Amino acid sequence: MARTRKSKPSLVKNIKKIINLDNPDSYISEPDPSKHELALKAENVSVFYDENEAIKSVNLAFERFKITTLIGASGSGKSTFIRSLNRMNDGIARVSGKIMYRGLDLNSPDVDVYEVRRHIGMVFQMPNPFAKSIYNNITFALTQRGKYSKEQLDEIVESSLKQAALWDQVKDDLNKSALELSGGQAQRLVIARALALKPDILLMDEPTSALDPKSIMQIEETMMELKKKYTIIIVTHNLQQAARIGDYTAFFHLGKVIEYDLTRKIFTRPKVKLTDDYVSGNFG
Ligand SMILES: Nc1ncnc2c1ncn2[C@@H]1O[C@H](COP(=O)(O)OP(=O)(O)OP(=O)(O)O)[C@@H](O)[C@H]1O
Repeated sequence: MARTRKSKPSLVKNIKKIINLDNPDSYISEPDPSKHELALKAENVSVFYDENEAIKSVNLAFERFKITTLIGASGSGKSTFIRSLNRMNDGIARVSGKIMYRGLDLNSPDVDVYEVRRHIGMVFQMPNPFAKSIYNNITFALTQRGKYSKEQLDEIVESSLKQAALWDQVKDDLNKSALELSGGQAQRLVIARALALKPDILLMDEPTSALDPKSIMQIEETMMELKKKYTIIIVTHNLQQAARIGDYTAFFHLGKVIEYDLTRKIFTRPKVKLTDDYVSGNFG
């Protein structure tokens, strides 16, 4: 039987597609909102420190109950970007674009910044417990804004510490100063403090870079548990960590997102050469 020659043009087209994808300047594969629930979406976000545009029109959608890792060389803009997601750049930098959360633009000036940070908590690189007891570290923000009974506060302290996997170590020492905790314990306390406000999303800016290897592994295990209830966005310099815990990974370079995809794709078959160079350790 004579063969049709129909398949040829489409083959050529496919090869062209592959060639084009071989070395694109950028490649963004965001979760499809019709199939995956989004927790947060950055739309055309740019951040300026005076004239310096540190973040340039970034678009990223974050899937709910997943861990998204932000990677890139020093100075690529990861911290600047993550801080824009819960208005931590207010008074420091000018942020344009939209941060969409439950249909609301959190970057709008009339949004209550306290409420933003209650829904979107933040954990920093250096554990920063308050110079207060373990118990009061957790209840402090709550009691500033609302009225809670002792029983309610006790319950919140216990459940927050349990979620941060610190309860068993401190349950008999809740009145001890938080400043006496080890680095790893203090970072867990800070995580518990953020959880006490019942957030949806946890932003973490290099949360384990000041910790010893054992504490790093413990916090990673805790994060894998936490993602059952929270959406996590984390900046990390530790590529093994990004590969271990990330569901999605965004690679930043000079203020832009060069590639955004499933973490396993970023680390095994990135589409952009620059991403490949970075994850292969050729720069950064
Ligand atoms: N408070 C600030 N004032 C002025 N410029 C800043 C400020 N913070 C960051 N920048 C600038 O913004 C750019 C991005 O810095 P940023 O700290 O966001 O990068 P990064 O990827 O998080 O780096 P690192 O991994 O070293 O923390 C850099 O050029 C930096 O100098």
